[in-house]
Amino acid sequence: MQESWNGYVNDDDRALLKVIKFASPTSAGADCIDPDCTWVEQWVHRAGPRKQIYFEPQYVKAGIVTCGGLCPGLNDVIRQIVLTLEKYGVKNIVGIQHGFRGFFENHLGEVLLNRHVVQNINLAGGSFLGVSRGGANISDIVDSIQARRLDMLFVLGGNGTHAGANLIHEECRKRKLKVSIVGVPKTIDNDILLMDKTFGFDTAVEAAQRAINSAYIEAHSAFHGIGLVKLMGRSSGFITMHASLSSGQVDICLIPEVPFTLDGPNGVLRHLEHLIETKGFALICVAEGAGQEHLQQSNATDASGNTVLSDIGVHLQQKMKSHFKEIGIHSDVKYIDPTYMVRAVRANASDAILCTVLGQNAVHGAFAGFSGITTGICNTHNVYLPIPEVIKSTRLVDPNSRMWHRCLTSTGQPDFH
Ligand SMILES: Nc1ncnc2c1ncn2[C@@H]1O[C@H](COP(=O)(O)OP(=O)(O)OP(=O)(O)O)[C@@H](O)[C@H]1O
Ligand SMILES: O=P(O)(O)OC[C@H]1O[C@](O)(CO)[C@@H](O)[C@@H]1O
Ligand SMILES: [Mg+2]
Repeated sequence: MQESWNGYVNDDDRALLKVIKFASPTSAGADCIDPDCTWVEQWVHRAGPRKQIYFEPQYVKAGIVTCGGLCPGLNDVIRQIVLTLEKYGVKNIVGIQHGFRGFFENHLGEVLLNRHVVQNINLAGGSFLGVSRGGANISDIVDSIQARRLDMLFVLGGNGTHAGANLIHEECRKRKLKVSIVGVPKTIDNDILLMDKTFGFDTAVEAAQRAINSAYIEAHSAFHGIGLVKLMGRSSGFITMHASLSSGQVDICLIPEVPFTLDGPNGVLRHLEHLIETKGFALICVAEGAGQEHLQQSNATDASGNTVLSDIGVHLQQKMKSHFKEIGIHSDVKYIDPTYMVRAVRANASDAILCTVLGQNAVHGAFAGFSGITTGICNTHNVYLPIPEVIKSTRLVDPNSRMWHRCLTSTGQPDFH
């Protein structure tokens, strides 16, 4: 190799975690480490290939598993992990089917993966390996990792999956197994801490435009039309906020982080009356987790323990219809729920690039000897982060952030209090 080749990332390379020095905690969107907002430097490991690697590629067996819900780009990440592992010289690569369940549901065999098998999988949405919720018995999973003789496990999933991955990592350490557990954050909701964005998010925002545009056309063409679109986001309103900003046509954007009243002089319904009076139609975009306080809670959970939400879209639709009927003003409400149409699509161009970078860096991280880490973009730089740091809480839209204020400027909506 030529002498001037500088392709390796130095083990001591670091990226700065926070790049804005906020003068005051009251500055818009201030994200301070100390209460008085003094400048604290926090450095994180730079992602990428190391000169010294901690596994002998020809003896490595690597596994890949995709957990939780679907997200555009899963197949792109799987593909890049396989291509990169092969580039290192790894020959034994397997896919675990249907999330953590694949470790112990006996009929779910390992899928042998190589360059040829994964060549075209990025052309379709979904997960080539299948996904699932629930079934994370850590001790059984680690037994299975031992029985399969895995040296590396790449775990693609959201907050819940990463909590599981970290427990797997800790259990492996306890058993003194030299297994590298590396996460790749997969969450269409963009709700993982410390990262600029997660893969699939951009695609979801783009896919949501079709629904918003249809709702706009329906509302605009109807007499006193009201278009309503419900988008994903259990606790975080990022998709709804960005989709509303991107569309530019949305009059009311409702997210879980910002409570709102429906009735009364400052409520959503009064503002809708105003919109119908002044422009003749209205467009609302609501996140699935918004306004849950207005609904009866069921206490039901899914297989992973996530709360099953009540349907804010249906509730809003009914409230709007009955409100306009009560006040004797004609309205024509059109409700669109594009939930799975937004999620079950292939990654767009920018997400495909992000997935490529993340998949490659996950493999570099494992060969660098890391475990219990995940990989993402911080301030446009690619880094490795300890899993516990990114799952301390769910990343939420800050109602004091510039982005939420920009969204309010764009919609022109008042404070619904
Ligand atoms: N706290 C936890 N500890 C260990 N395992 C967990 C935990 N929470 C969830 N899991 C497991 O992780 C897997 C995925 O969890 P979950 O269904 O919550 O999806 P997720 O990774 O959060 O992704 P999504 O963004 O789609 O919700 C499931 O198999 C679940 O059992
Ligand atoms: O119906 P499923 O597959 O459980 O997934 C729905 C959930 O997945 C998420 O997209 C998170 O991945 C949530 O926004 C949504 O509530
Ligand atoms: Mg989750």
